[in-house]
Amino acid sequence: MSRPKVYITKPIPAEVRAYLDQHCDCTQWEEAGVAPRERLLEAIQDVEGLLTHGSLVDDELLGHAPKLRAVSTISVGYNHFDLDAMRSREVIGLHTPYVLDDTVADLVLALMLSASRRIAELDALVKAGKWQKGSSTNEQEHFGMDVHHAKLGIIGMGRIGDAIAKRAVHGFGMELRYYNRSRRPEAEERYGAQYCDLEELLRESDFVVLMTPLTPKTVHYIRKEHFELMKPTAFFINASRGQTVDEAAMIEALQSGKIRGAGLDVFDVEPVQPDNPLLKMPNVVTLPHIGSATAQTRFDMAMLAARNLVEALNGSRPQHVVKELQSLLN
Ligand SMILES: NC(=O)C1=CN([C@@H]2O[C@H](COP(=O)(O)OP(=O)(O)OC[C@H]3O[C@@H](n4cnc5c(N)ncnc54)[C@H](OP(=O)(O)O)[C@@H]3O)[C@@H](O)[C@H]2O)C=CC1
Ligand SMILES: O=CC(=O)O
Repeated sequence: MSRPKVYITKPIPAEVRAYLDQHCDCTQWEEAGVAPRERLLEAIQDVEGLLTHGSLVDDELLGHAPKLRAVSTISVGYNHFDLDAMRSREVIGLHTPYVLDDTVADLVLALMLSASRRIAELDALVKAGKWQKGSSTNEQEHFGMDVHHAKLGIIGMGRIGDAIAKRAVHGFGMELRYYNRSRRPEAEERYGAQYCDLEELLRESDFVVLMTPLTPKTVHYIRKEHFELMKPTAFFINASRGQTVDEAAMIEALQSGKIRGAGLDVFDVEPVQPDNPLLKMPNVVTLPHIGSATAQTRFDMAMLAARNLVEALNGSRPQHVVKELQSLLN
């Protein structure tokens, strides 16, 4: 039987490549970063499978790959899939849920701690030689806000939200509210979490964590009116996608003191533009989209994405098809 042709859009670990080579005829973008669009479109004319990370899979791309049957992304988020285009051309989309939950949750707690205890800001102060005698013990200038026993609100209580809840409630004794479109009774039982509407969550929480996927319904999900509901002492944490927030409204809320600070792993434009006002704010912690970025977790994600692709191409029933395209398996 002929082996399916696969294109890999970015360098992957040698062990993952070796696994793919056992099952497929692979070609790979060998340079740093991700294959640029033009080169990608040229490379996929013959392929049945695509292993990717963030490359836009839209009608134009699918038109360049008439034999394509499956696209597997090395990420849990798949907002770069045009689901209608994939459905109409019967191309299966696969992603990597679960393997990154703990790693991303660790980072969210780090953002909460870093913003509220001013870790990045005060690290910069110490390194700049500005730590003056007596200031840390006698003055309020280095005071932060407690995370332990504070009120946490999670918007998007899914797989990663659950891992955040576990840390926050069992580790830090936080009081938890959450908002989803559907209730999660098991989370309510496990964490004593209270389901509430978005407005109540925003009004009551000391930390608001946004963890929804980016979908047509969640573009600018958190806007001006939402920041206006939040406490002036609250911290806003976003590790979902930059476009789930109206970034201009968030900047205004931070500048005007409507909220106290923010911890951000994601931005409207990535890499974030050097003139973005967020980069000048000492009360905002900024990270370069590193939620899942540990060596082990990125390896596990790449291996899972490779296995997903092989399953989809060899005719067995793949486990991690994105939910909107599962009907293609019937
Ligand atoms: N910063 C980083 O590096 C990373 C970012 N991410 C981002 O995190 C996202 C979440 O991942 P994961 O937890 O695995 O996903 P899940 O699908 O498990 O959870 C998402 C949750 O969001 C809720 N949700 C979806 N749409 C809405 C809506 N319109 N309003 C309110 N709630 C909504 C869902 O509940 P319901 O359907 O009931 O509303 C669900 O509970 C990813 O899609 C990705 O964008 C993920 C990994 C790393
Ligand atoms: O942002 C990362 C992801 O896995 O989604």
